[in-house]
Amino acid sequence: MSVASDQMEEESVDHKQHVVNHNLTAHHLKQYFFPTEHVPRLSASDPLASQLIAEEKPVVLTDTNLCDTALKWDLDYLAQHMGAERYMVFLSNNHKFKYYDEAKIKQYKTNFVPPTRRVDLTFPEFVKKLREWKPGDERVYLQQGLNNTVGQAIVMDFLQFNWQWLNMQQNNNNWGPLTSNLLLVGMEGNVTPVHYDEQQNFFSQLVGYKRCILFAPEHYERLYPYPVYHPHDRQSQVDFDDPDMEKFPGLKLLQGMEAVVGPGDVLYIPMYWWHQIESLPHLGNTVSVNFWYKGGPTEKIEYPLKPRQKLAIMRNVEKMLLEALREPAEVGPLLRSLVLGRYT
Ligand SMILES: CCC[C@@H](CC(=O)O)C(=O)C(=O)O
Ligand SMILES: [Zn+2]
Repeated sequence: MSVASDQMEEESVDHKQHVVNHNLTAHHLKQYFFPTEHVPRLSASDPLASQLIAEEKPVVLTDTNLCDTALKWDLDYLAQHMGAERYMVFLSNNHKFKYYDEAKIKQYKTNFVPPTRRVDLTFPEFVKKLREWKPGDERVYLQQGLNNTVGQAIVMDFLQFNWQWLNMQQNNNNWGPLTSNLLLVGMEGNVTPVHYDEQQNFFSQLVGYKRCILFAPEHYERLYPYPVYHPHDRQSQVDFDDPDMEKFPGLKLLQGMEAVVGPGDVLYIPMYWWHQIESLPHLGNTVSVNFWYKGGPTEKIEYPLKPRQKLAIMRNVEKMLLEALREPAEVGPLLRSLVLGRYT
């Protein structure tokens, strides 16, 4: 290799090393229109880490050893051991993979054009598509719940996750049951746009690097979620790459937190917290596994209510009104009549 390309090689390694030092300096990461602070990176044994989880605040845990047996889950290993089953793969004409609820498309009268399409591929087919990708092709993102169709080696790796630590977290924080583990295998540059989930999430990064941007539930009024009955329920209507400040004036007040997670990191994404997750460009494909838990039962309701409890109330009001009115187009006008000149 010539000196120049050696130099390039050196720089690119430095560049990668520099970015992956979880250094969020702006010139490495796309600058958005909102300020962010760092999500704390702590040892799982740090009392502050336990406190943040108990307070439902985000934290990156650097030493849980949660999925050490899966740090080797690169494309070749997964292609070899994920069995011959077909897995859910989303295709997108751009870098965004915005989630939509297929079940809600039917009842949603207006014509809804899904932003991605779903195909079922064997893992080797997925890897081939990913490796043969060239600009202009559809991007791919495998998002598949880990179930008993995976190969024996994957089961063995899975069984050796740090379940003792997980079960302790689940019990200490009075969470509900573990509902699923989603295996996420993405191309560098893929983005899951900002949304919230109604579950607690330990997000385990195995291969490659993801930028995770989070906003507390109280930023609800600044992120303008779709109506609950919309297929994009729980997603923000705002396009972070082209924010419409006139239509969504609350964006000017938005402020978030962010972290770059790498192999071995576990990010706690509290239930109802907004998050956007990006596979960093130029740093290779990414593999993550998430651990979604139902929220725990609310023993005693304490006042003032938490923002996430008010979010749950707002969701219930929308559902109830739709149930009563039957017609989605009547929900807005009724709420306007209820509020304008009376509660404002
Ligand atoms: C379908 C779930 C995707 C994931 C984000 C990502 O890694 O792209 C996420 O949003 C979550 O784990 O909650
Ligand atoms: Zn999510």
